[in-house]
Amino acid sequence: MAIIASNFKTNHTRKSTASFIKEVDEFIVSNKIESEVIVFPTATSFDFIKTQSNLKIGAQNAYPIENGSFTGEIGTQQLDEFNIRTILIGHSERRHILNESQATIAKKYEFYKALGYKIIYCVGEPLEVKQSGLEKTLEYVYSQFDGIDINYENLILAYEPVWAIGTGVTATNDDIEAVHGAIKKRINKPLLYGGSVKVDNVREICSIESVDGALIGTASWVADDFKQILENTKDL
Ligand SMILES: O=C(CO)COP(=O)(O)O
Repeated sequence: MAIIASNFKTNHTRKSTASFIKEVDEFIVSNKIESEVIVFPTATSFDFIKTQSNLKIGAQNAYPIENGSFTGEIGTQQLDEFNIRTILIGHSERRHILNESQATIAKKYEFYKALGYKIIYCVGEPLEVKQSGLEKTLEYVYSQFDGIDINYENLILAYEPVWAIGTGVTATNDDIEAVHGAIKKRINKPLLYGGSVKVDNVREICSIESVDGALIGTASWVADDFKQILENTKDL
């Protein structure tokens, strides 16, 4: 069964998130979707939403703390209120736009690992690294595992090449196979692909042997499109 995750990033309001989740939840039940479905809304949209399906809500980010003085951050006290036990760590936008270092990311990982959270851990290379070839790409990607316990039982990996995120440029199947195949040889964990996954290519991408699902941004923000994505991958 595929793992299909939607990363809302900085999109949707509490109200539109609630209606998205309700609609998708009902669709999963009525269409007997058995995939693992995770939605990462903004933290301001967390709410007491009861789902009937296996749809889970995750946090796009949180600080490695229960509570305290960390202006602008949330900790486990805020996640616990909504029973959120799933977190994205290492997303490229946090690495490259918000300047999170590998050391910071590793600290966050250790903290949430110790609490047993399901961690979707993201890696991926920028364009200039990709242009210097597969060997350099893998070297770069492996360096993003510094300080990360790859044997953690509740770990899902996501390979998201930076140049493919939000650009409309999806990695080719060959690119995906090369990187996924290499990562899979080293790390025996579910591995999602992310980067301009769309309604029309999600099935093909998720059919690649070393791809266990998709982490989707832009194409997942409209409920009808996300439902179509779930439909297109339901038997994988
Ligand atoms: O970053 C992503 C998911 O986490 C991918 O975003 P896009 O699907 O918009 O390229």
